[in-house]
Amino acid sequence: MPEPSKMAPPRLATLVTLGTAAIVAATVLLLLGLINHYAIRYAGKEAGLRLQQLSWQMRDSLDRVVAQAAGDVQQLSELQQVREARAPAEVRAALDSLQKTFPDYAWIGMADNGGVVYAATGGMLEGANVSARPWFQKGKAGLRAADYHPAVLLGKLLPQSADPWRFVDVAAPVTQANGDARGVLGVHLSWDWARRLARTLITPALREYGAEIIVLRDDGTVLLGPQGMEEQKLATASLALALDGQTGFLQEVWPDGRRYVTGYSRTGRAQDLASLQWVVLVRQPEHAAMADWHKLERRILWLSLALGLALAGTAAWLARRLARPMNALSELMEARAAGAGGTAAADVPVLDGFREAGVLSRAMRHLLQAEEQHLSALQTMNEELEAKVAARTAELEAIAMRDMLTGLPNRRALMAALQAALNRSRRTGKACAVLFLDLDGFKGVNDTHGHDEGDELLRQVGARILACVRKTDMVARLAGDEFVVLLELLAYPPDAEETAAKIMPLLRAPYTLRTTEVALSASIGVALHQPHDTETLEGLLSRADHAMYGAKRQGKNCIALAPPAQP
Ligand SMILES: Nc1nc2c(ncn2[C@@H]2O[C@H](COP(=O)(O)OP(=O)(O)OP(=O)(O)O)[C@@H](O)[C@H]2O)c(=O)[nH]1
Repeated sequence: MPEPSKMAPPRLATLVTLGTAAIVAATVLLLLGLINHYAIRYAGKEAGLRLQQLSWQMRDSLDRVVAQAAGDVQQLSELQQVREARAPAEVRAALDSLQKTFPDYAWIGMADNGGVVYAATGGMLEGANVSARPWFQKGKAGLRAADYHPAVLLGKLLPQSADPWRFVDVAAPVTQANGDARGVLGVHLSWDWARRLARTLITPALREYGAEIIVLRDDGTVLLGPQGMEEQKLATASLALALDGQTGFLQEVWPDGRRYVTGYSRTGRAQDLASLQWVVLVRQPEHAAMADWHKLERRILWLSLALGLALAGTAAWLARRLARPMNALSELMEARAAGAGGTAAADVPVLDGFREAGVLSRAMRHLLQAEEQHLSALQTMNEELEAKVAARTAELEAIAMRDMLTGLPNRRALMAALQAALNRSRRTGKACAVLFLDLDGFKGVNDTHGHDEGDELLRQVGARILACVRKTDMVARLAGDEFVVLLELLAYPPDAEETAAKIMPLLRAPYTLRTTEVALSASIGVALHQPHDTETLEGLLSRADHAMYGAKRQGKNCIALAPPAQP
């Protein structure tokens, strides 16, 4: 059954390259995961803190300016020339000099107790009744700040500007030396200063990244903010938190549907009536706030990829270099295993690239050398064994065909020769003959002189018969004291009987054995085979045998002729 086909295991270089690439990929993914988890969160927090910081700066600046205005109004209201207010020109001079120190004081004026403007910077609104204005109302009670509002009376008097005039007011009562109220001193602080502040805090870089400052009143009205947002109402989570007295930052969705990071804080103090309580929000689109970090993230990704490719490439190169000697060895071994031949121990290179390769190649060399020696020894042994087997086989075959005692061909050899003789007779048209010869009284020799002497006698009988036939004739020993002579190519058939007659006296001559001398005769049956006879070799042999028994019956020591073969 064929073996189920298995996928060849991958090469070392492939494994190292894939392994390194996988490790690098996993590292890059892990790195990006960590960046996302920590760095981006950190970046969000950083951006939030930055915006919160900005909202604090804006808050502090707003507070500082309102406080400064309050301080200025306080000082002004305590000036002698203001408290006594003997002439509007005197008061106006003091007001004008303060306005010069801070041009954002768009208007400074003093109204008498009835709310009629007594003196004002540039003489504006002097004589006008401002008793209904909130600053006047508040200022009567003490040092007060009045919230942002559009210009009502001054709008037309002040020079035209890009933005409509908006003010924040600070007012304080003016009291005469005797403690009587003299009126109210008020400052209209142009809202421009707040816009300038916002512009100063939002640097061009921050503006580019979409950072914006928004100042709101408690009811959510935007006092300062991007185009189109001012004086609109807004509701955000950051506003609610700031109104709750908290400060901080958060990521939230604004009414425009976009996500922003928003820093929030609140100006003023509830118990300080000379301060103003607003909410300061500083927002930045989330994607812009995180832009630098996303840029960094992409940079890390590309760098990691480049590093990964470089590492995988290096690993592949290194792995190929390390695996090269191993590949050379394994190819050699594969070629040898595939029976390509020609791979001898000497062909195995000694590799010195690195220690393990050297050890392996030397070990392989020794192994092949040992295997070669072993194979060579085995081959020699095999050849010797084959030679021995061949010799032994030849020897056995020759045993198989010879009589051990006399060295003459045995029955087997005779039968083979007889068949060949019959064939030859038919072919050549010449007769052949079988002389069947049995010693007379041989048993007596055995009995009298022993078996060894009997053997010796048999050997000498064989030799004597052999001596009186032609070289081409065959003398075989069948068994015991029976011998057969095969005569071939008889030109004259009676030659067979003559040969038998020639043998008879030779066999009768005394035999000198080892210990004694004996004499005996033989009885011979002669069977002639004519070329046209169809008898078998057994038939021929049997006729000779019967003839020999006939001679025995006739009294032994004689020759008997077998009748011709039956057709
Ligand atoms: N020494 C010796 N004796 C053998 C061998 N093979 C057979 N014999 C003996 O040869 C004798 C042959 O018997 P026979 O031919 O009946 O004896 P024989 O005395 O020759 O009788 P006739 O043929 O009737 O004269 C037997 O006693 C066998 O034991 C042999 O290899 N060596």
